[in-house]
Amino acid sequence: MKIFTAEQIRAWDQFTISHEPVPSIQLMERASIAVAHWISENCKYHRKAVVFCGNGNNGGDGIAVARMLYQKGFDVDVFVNNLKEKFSHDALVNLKRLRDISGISIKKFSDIDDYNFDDKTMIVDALFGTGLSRSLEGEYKEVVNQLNAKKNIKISIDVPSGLPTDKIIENKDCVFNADYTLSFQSWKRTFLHPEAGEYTGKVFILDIDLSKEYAESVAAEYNVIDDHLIDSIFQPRKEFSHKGTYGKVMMIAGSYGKVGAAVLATKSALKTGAGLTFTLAPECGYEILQTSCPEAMFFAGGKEHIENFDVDENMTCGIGPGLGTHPQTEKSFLNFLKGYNTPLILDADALNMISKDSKNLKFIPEKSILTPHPKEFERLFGKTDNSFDRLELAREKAKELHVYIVLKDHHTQIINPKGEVYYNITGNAGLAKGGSGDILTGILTSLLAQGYSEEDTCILGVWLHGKAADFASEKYSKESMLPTDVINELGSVFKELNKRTEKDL
Ligand SMILES: NC(=O)C1=CN([C@@H]2O[C@H](COP(=O)(O)OP(=O)(O)OC[C@H]3O[C@@H](n4cnc5c(N)ncnc54)[C@H](OP(=O)(O)O)[C@@H]3O)[C@@H](O)[C@H]2O)[C@H](O)CC1
Ligand SMILES: [K+]
Repeated sequence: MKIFTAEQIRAWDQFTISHEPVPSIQLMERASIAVAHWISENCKYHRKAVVFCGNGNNGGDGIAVARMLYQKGFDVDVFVNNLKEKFSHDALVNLKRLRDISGISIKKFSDIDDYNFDDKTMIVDALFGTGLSRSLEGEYKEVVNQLNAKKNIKISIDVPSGLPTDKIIENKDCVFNADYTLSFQSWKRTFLHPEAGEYTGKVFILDIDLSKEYAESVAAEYNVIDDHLIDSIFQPRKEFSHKGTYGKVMMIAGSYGKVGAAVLATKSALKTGAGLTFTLAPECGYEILQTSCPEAMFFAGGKEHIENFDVDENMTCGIGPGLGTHPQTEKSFLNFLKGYNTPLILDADALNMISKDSKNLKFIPEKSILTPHPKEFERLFGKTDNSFDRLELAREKAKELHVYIVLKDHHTQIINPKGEVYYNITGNAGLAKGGSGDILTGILTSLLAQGYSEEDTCILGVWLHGKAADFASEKYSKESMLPTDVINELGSVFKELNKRTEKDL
């Protein structure tokens, strides 16, 4: 799914209005029906809605939603800033319709203090949407701060008011703090960055049937990985195939005290479906690996740390989990890197060793996949002020080095050598534990070995990792789920993917 800027969204709106064609007021009605439907389907306990409306079209949506919720049996009140202020044309049409309904009272912001926000009341925010042009000030700032202080459930229409759509938030002290954001048609970039995460709550994207022609024809540099993209990438296993069909994985991982990382990476490579899996690890890991991963074959690369990277070019190598940065490991790894020309998966200590000298970057084979977390990224490429700047630096570096960068984050970003970005939306905070990255390395190495392109490997691999984590958190909770549970859920994800490829009779 493409991510459009606020400006492109406005153009998308206009394109739909003129090409469908549909009057703009009808499009507002469509958007509002989607919101009112979502609320009435999901809010069973909260039967009273208090809707805060601005003067633009976001406010217009809010006013229309108020009418619809009232018609669905909710108690509804509407707050506007100033009835004498200029409303957008469509907001005004909806305001007139609302005035015909005697059961809804229209109040002023200054009435908030006397209003009864009982525990059955939900607060609906329709102050500003994609038209926000500056930080909130004055009465708007005050009302947002007053509402944020309430314990009631809070729902934002399209965008939490005060949050920009496609640039980093500058003024954090006046943004509506939503529990749920019901956004129209596509993701907004800010929702996917950690700086804004605390304002959106859970995001639901509502389909309001904006023009498909526009969405297909307009280029976007930023995308969200959705089921449609995953289904176009995933290849079910062929019946007449053998282990040679699914490639050879070489996990290069582990050192004394960190053999567990090699186990996790190896297990996930196996569980992702590689034909043959080998692990190059120090001898101290021999019994551990042979016992915990009997399906994999062991190569000794040293005693307590790897000091011999002797690898065949027909293997797909994933390097880094638990490797350590012993000088002998480093020397041998950098020598190997200088002489190896096939794409690699590089993670953790492999990245840390490369980052010791920026000259090492040029030894990374083209089309390799680098999987840094923010700290590793900083060591490799330098410090940035925020996650937006970090992503732009990653785009520059991916283009310059001709590599794929998997920037691990709450919504991991995949950057291809053209600088295009794919945000992942599977996964959860249960992955914020040691070992989660080792699993991702195993998954990616396995997919690349099986013949997926580098780009498809990144997209499918990151999505799989997050989806398995979502299944694990449902079973065990975000707190208790372990990386091992994530590996064990890979099977359930593949079952679901296979089911989606079956043709119905
Ligand atoms: N395609 C869709 O997704 C649809 C979206 N709809 C809804 O429309 C809004 C966008 O509506 P728009 O009127 O463009 O913008 P807003 O309602 O967000 O706000 C615009 C007005 O607010 C003023 N403004 C902006 N920032 C501030 C501020 N900090 N303080 C005070 N006033 C502010 C702005 O004034 P300017 O001075 O900037 O000109 C405007 O007057 C979208 O989010 C959806 O909810 C459609 O209903 C359906 C299709
Ligand atoms: K809003």
